[in-house]
Amino acid sequence: MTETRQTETHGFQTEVKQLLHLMIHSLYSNKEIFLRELVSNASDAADKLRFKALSETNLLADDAELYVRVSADKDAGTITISDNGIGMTREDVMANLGTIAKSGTAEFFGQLSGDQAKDSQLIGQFGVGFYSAFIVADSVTVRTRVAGAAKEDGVEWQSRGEGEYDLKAITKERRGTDIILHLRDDAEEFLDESRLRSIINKYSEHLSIPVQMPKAADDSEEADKTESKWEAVNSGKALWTRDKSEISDEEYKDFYKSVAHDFDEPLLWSHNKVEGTSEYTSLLYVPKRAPWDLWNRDSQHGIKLYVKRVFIMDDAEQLMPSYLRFVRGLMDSNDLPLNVSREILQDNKVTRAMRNGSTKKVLSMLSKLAKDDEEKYLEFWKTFGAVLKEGPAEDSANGEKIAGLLRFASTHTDSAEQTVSLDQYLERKPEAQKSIYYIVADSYEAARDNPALEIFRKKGLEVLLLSERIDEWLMSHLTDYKDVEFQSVTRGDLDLGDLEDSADKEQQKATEEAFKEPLERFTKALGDKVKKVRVTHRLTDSPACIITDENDMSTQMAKLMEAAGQKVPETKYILELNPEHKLVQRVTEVTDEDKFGQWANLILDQATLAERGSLKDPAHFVTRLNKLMLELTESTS
Ligand SMILES: Nc1ncnc2c1ncn2[C@@H]1O[C@H](COP(=O)(O)OP(=O)(O)OP(=O)(O)O)[C@@H](O)[C@H]1O
Repeated sequence: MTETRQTETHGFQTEVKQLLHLMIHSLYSNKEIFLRELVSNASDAADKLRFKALSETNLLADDAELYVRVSADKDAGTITISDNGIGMTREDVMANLGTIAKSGTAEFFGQLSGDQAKDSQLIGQFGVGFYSAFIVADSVTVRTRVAGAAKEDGVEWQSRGEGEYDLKAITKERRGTDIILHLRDDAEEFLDESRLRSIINKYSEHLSIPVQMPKAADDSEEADKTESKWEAVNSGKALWTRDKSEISDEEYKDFYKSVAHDFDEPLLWSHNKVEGTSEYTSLLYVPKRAPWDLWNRDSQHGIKLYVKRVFIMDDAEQLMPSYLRFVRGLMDSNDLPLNVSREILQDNKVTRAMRNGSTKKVLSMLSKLAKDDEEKYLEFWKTFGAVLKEGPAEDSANGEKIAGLLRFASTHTDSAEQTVSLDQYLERKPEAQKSIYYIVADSYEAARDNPALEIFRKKGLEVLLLSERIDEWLMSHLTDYKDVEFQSVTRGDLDLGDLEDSADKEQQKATEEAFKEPLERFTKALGDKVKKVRVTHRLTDSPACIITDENDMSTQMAKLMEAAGQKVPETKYILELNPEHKLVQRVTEVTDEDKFGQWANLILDQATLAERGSLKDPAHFVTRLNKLMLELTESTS
């Protein structure tokens, strides 16, 4: 029947060639995934047609029972996966089966290390999709006809996966797509139908489209394949519509692997039927590993939207806030119209209710994990903590819940590992302590060694040590936790309140009084380089530190904005001096005002270096330092 016409040869996009090469060499121990990928594509194609046919009823024509069929031909050494779904036009075929259209593909290739084990994980996360056919096949033929097109408008794509593919127009009797795999010698195991059946069983049980295989032939050798009847391998009942108590952990895990295209099992999941003002079912998973493009702003949100069991769209970003973008799974609404579009979703009461409900669900699932299994929670935190930190800014309504999930490095544990929760902090803090103390710096070491921490260490007060890029942003949106305020140790006045006894306070007053004159000299020498010079209450071992005034922009925030190319108003710091420190005492003994000025500037620059990690005019600092060092060596020689 097939009428062949002229064949054209096209080259694959370079990335496709790379991906094919990598896949064949890295995924040979995980061969069976090709079937999961191709059956899931076929089922998606059927889902898409079902959706489109809602508005274009003639699309289904006389072929309304949607199916996916898988069969093997031992003699020919082929497996065929067919569907009567939406099909592809010639343009679709060229775009989908000749290029990789995912955003961030270049970054993905940049991450590959050449280590096969690691790379195979990455490829798994990237999503191998259609190209996985080449793990088992040395030649693949795709025959397709888009729904609604005439029989003569079919397309055949054929490739050996070696850099090019052939394209030709064909006549195809049935709508949809056939994928014919010519198996490699080392993949012949898949010609065994019982093997195929068990793999399909594992991955397609949840699909709402029936996946069919030829009925086992009866004993008569003559059983004619063309006459064979088909039978469904799966129940065709979508997993999430079943009762929780009937679904095994294994089924949940297998379902996850196929919706999330992940090789790994999920870390945890939650399956809920919500009834009441809005009715929907959600099945949400937290993966174990981060997707390769977690940090890509355009990366897909992993929530599929169904309406009354009909698949509507992938990547329904309205259903999950961005700080939970690592969550995978689906939501099935009973209230939305079947013809719902992304625009409708955007400002919709039903969507909002689903989003609020699912957000709460994910947060409480994480809180429960944190309570029940700390080790597993910390594993989650290591992978996704930095994303969750976007939460308080994006979702202030759930701010306290999110804050309860945060984990920090702290002076208490003295380790860069982020393991301390705010609840643990509050439990440990003395009654008289009125704030949660924290510091944000460029690195864990810079935070840990910042001189502003000295008094806290001396008094045994815990300080949270933050050093990720997002942290300043996070802290600017966290004002308090369980009614205890956050207080940066490098910002504003330090008032330890009841943590200081009256003797401490008197002593401070006396020191301030005695240091009045030197303070004035410092203030004069530094002029408008500083906002103010004052006696410190925070230092015990260092001579000086700089502090940001309460209402000024913090150093880290200024750096963040500078890095983003924004103009940042110049911040003047408050210089705090430690009159107990030998260096400060010696400098105040210098009577020559010019020399005193040199020293005062050096102390300011040093303190600025410790806090900011850089100076506006480093050359000037070096000249001054050299000059003073020279004088010192001259006086000692
Ligand atoms: N059986 C099919 N029928 C119709 N279109 C298909 C079929 N198989 C693949 N396609 C089209 O080819 C595209 C690419 O498929 P591929 O499996 O490589 O990626 P994907 O399914 O988009 O992504 P992923 O598999 O990572 O989720 C699909 O998005 C779909 O548009």
